[in-house]
Amino acid sequence: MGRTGVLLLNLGGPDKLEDVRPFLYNLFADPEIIRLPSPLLQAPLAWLISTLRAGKSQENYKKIGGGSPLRRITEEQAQAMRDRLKEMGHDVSIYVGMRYWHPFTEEAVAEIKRDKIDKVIILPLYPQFSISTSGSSFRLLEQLWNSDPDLKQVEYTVIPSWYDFPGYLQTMAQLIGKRIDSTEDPDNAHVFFSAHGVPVSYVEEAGDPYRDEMEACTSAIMKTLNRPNNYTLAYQSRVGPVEWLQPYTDEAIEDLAEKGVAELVVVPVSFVSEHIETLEEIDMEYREVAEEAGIKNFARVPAPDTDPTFIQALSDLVLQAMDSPKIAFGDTIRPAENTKLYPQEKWEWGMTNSAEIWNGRLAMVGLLAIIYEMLTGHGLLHAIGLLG
Ligand SMILES: C=CC1=C(C)c2cc3[nH]c(cc4nc(cc5[nH]c(cc1n2)c(C)c5CCC(=O)O)C(CCC(=O)O)=C4C)c(C)c3C=C
Ligand SMILES: [Fe+2]
Ligand SMILES: [Fe+2]
Repeated sequence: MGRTGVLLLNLGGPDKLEDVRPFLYNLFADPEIIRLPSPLLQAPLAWLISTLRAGKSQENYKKIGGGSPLRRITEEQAQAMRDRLKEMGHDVSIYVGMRYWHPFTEEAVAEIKRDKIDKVIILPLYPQFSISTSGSSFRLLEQLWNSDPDLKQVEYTVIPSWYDFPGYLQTMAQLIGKRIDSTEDPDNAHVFFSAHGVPVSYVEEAGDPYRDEMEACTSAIMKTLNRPNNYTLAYQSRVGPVEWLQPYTDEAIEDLAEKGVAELVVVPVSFVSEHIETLEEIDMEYREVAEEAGIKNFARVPAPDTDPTFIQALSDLVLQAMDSPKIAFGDTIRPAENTKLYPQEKWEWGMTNSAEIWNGRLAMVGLLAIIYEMLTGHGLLHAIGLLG
């Protein structure tokens, strides 16, 4: 009998303040996060945006203790699943692979090889699929599997998403129900789902099922909850100049306040751990928006973290996948316009200073070229069809 492993996928977050800039660089260097017409622009633009954004982002991480709790919580989830699966009679190894910070997906895969695992169940810790999250990790893994003869021997199957898995719906319903019971007027508390947004173009042009899965998920949670409360789904954490999924969380809160809603039960729904967008964005920024708009009670539902019902659900998902037909990376949703994932050098603090310097120079030259062309209306970028 061969050895089975479970690979948990997540985004990753900076452990300390000095990790913020390289973490942001790795994030923006991912073509699934920013889609550019040419791969040549990716690294310089990632350098530019991460450099411009690092200060503000660090301020936010300072407010939650100087780093992201994501690594700690994800490792606790892995440990809890290991224990639960063992109690259920399955001795499996569990690995954590983060997309943009330690422990990187590449590190997890190296451990899987070292431990001579024969079969891996790949479980993203995102209940709903998005090209920008699970999709990005699947494409990275596909690249690793295709380029390594040893890995090709390792069997795998992926769980693309699990937004409608009964154990997950039950976890959410229990957590929400408890919070509703803490309000003054439980039947009239408004259940407010705040999901992480994505640009509209992902859904409407690239075929990302994220919005559909999110709507189906919140509706199924409300059915499972089986209470008379009204609910709203809104999207938070917009970045950059393009249009993101609507309604935006801040505007939706203001609308509800205007309609006379007094108590909000706020549910983070796209992510299963506490992280900067729950601890800072919801608990601080949106709470202030709500108070200013006249909401009397802003009651936030905790993320599932290591809730026992939730750990049971994740363990059941793994067991179900073991007995189901294989799902390959290529069977999951791909962007319609087939962007290539190109080799992406991870930036680590103090490691690739030459990359930093070169990306910085390229960014400056690129920026000047773009400004020049916007002013004059012609030049190299127009000639090769990138602008105009
Ligand atoms: C399902 C969850 C998420 C989706 C979808 C998603 C898409 C997405 N994100 C960005 C840009 C940023 N995300 C950042 C942090 C961050 N994102 C998620 C989850 C989703 N992102 C999480 C859980 C976190 C926090 C990790 C942590 O440290 O705790 C950040 C950095 C933080 C900041 O500076 O605000 C950026 C930037 C884009 C552009 C995008 C879709 C295209
Ligand atoms: Fe994000
Ligand atoms: Fe944010």
